[in-house]
Amino acid sequence: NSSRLPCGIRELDLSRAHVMGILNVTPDSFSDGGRYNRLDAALLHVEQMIGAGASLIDVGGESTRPGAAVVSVEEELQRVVPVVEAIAARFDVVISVDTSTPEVMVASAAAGAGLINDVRALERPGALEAARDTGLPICLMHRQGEPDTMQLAPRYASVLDEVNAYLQARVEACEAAGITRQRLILDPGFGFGKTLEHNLGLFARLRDLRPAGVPLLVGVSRKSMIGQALDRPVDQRLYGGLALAALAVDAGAAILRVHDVAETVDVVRMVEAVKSARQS
Ligand SMILES: Nc1nc2[nH]c(SCCc3ccc(S(N)(=O)=O)cc3)nc2c(=O)[nH]1
Repeated sequence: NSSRLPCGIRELDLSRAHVMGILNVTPDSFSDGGRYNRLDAALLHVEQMIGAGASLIDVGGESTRPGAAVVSVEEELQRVVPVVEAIAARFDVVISVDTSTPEVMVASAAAGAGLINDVRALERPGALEAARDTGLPICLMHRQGEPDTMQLAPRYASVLDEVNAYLQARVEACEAAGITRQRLILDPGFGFGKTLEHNLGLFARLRDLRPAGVPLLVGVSRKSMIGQALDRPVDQRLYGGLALAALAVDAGAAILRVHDVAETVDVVRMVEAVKSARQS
C-alpha cells in the first residue's frame, strides 16, 4: 500500500512513526584511537540502538555541524563504507547514509545501505544521478549556506515559504532526473542556517511543511534550538528533545533522527497510541 517505503532489501511501514538512531563515524566522535576499536564501538552502539527500538541507523562520516571542517572523498569513504558493511552483515535494520558525496552514496548502497540522507538535497555535481541509480529512497533536507558559515547570519523573508519552495524545487529536480516522488522524504533541516526564531517558526508549522503524501524526517536531537530555548548545555537537552519528538509525531513526522533512542521510542509509541484513539 502507499504507506510502505522500499529501502533496498527492506521496507519501512510509514503508517507509523520511526526512530532513526545517530551513529557518528567522524574521528571527533570517538574517545579512543585505533580503527578496530572504532568499528567495535560503533557496532556495540548500533546493537544498543536496535535493541532500544531504532528502525533505522544513520551513518555519517562528515560532520555537518556549524563550523565543521571539509572532509575528502577518500576519507569519507574509509569512515563510512566499512561500517555500513559491518552493520549490514550483522543486523536487520535500515541503514541510512548521511552523505552529500556521490561516490559515498554508490559505495554505501553496494555495501547494504537502504536510504540516502543528504543534507545538501542532491545539489552536488553527480549526486542526483548517483542517488537515482542506487534505487534507494532519498531524504532531501533544506539548509541555508554551508556548515562553516550557515549560523553566522541566517536570514529569511519567510522561513516557511522559503523552505517549502526549496524542498518543492528539489522534488521537481529529482522527478525530472527520474527519481519518483514515492522514493522521497523531506526535511526542514533544523539548525542548518536558522536562528532560534526560524527553527521554532518552522517547527510550529510542521504540518504545512510538505506536499501531501511525502513523508517528513525531523532532526532536532540535542540541537541549539533546545539549548537556546531552555538555556541548557548539549548534554542536558534530552527532555526538550523528547518534547519536540512528541510534537513532531503528533504533527505527522514519519522519522525522528535522534541520539537517545530508547527514550524517544517510548514517546513515539505513546503519541501513536493517542493518535490512533483519535481515529476510533
Ligand atoms: N536529514 C537530516 N540529517 C541530519 N544530519 C544532521 S547532523 C547535525 C549537524 C548539526 C548539529 C548541530 C546543529 S545546531 N547549531 O542547531 O545545534 C546544527 C546541525 N542533522 C540532520 C537533520 O536535521 N536532518
